[in-house]
Amino acid sequence: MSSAALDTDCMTLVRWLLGEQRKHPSATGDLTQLMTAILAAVKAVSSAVRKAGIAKLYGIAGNTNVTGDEVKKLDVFANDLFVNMLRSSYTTSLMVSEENEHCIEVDTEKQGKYIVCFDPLDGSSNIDCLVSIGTIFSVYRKISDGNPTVRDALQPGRSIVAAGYALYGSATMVVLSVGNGVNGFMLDPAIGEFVLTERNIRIKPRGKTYSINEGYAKFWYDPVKDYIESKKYPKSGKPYGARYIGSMVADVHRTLMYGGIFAYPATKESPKGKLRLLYECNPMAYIMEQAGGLATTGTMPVLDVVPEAIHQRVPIFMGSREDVEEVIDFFKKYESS
Ligand SMILES: O=P(O)(O)OC[C@H]1O[C@](O)(COP(=O)(O)O)[C@@H](O)[C@@H]1O
Ligand SMILES: [Mg+2]
Ligand SMILES: [Mg+2]
Repeated sequence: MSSAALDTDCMTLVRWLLGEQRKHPSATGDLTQLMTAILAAVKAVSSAVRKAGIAKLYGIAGNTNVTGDEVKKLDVFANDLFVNMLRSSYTTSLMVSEENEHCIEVDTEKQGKYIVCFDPLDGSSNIDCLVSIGTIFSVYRKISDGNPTVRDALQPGRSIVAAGYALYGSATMVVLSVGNGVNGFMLDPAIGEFVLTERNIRIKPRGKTYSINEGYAKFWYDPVKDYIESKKYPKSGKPYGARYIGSMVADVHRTLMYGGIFAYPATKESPKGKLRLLYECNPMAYIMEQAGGLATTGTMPVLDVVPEAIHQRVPIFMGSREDVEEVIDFFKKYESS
């Protein structure tokens, strides 16, 4: 490779964050420090997902490796990494993880001003067949005085300070917002850095694709049934295409980049849907809104839902603004009839 192909002034994620920090004279640098912890965990997960060090990680999705040693499942491995990195970052007081029943409180002497909610590995059913998976996270400010309590974790998505996801796809990318738009940073494995490659991501106002698990159509409520029907058999124009990977991060990332709608609705079997508010729906809804899209439960913006429990589920429809508005109209039609 010629040296001309190497960028000697590349915008790494940390450099970008330092620039953002400078825009706020009162900023302490804690958020940058927190993100550094998250990025270290993302890099380690990315390496594990790509089965680097294959002998050590073989069997990582099971219980034993080739030598018969106990091997942690990949989602437990990822969880341990996120918990340990954040705990030792001196920026976080309390964590909520999909993998832990209760909030995780950081030792008093290591506590910082932030609360972090995360799904360390999302799309776990796709791990064993090498389909894309991801990590989702959101950061809040601690609101209570003294020791953190669960109340700090039960803030609506509107109070998010920063949120994003890592997609372990054909490449590893971190998509991040700190409240002024969305940027995408690709992991350059040659230098081990996340480099800004997608500046100011904006979602198209309307897409051509819907993304939903259609296998559950039997259990859908009428607004969802009618909406999907209208995409498949439009009165005019072309029908929408269908795409469903079954990994929220991958499905939402595609929706963000190409436009359209991703949905995990309530069904008669799961009246609250499947996806979790704190560490799946809220961070993704925040990214969507920051990119000019929308995210609704069908009847209200996801970010306005006031959480009651840390593992609470909500139905979700998110993506291009006009597509989501159409879904909301279908819900309104049934509400008023
Ligand atoms: O198989 P289903 O019911 O369509 O569910 C798919 C959804 O479940 C999830 O895998 C849930 O996340 P976990 O893998 O973290 O449990 C999402 O990534 C995905 O959108
Ligand atoms: Mg998940
Ligand atoms: Mg998970």
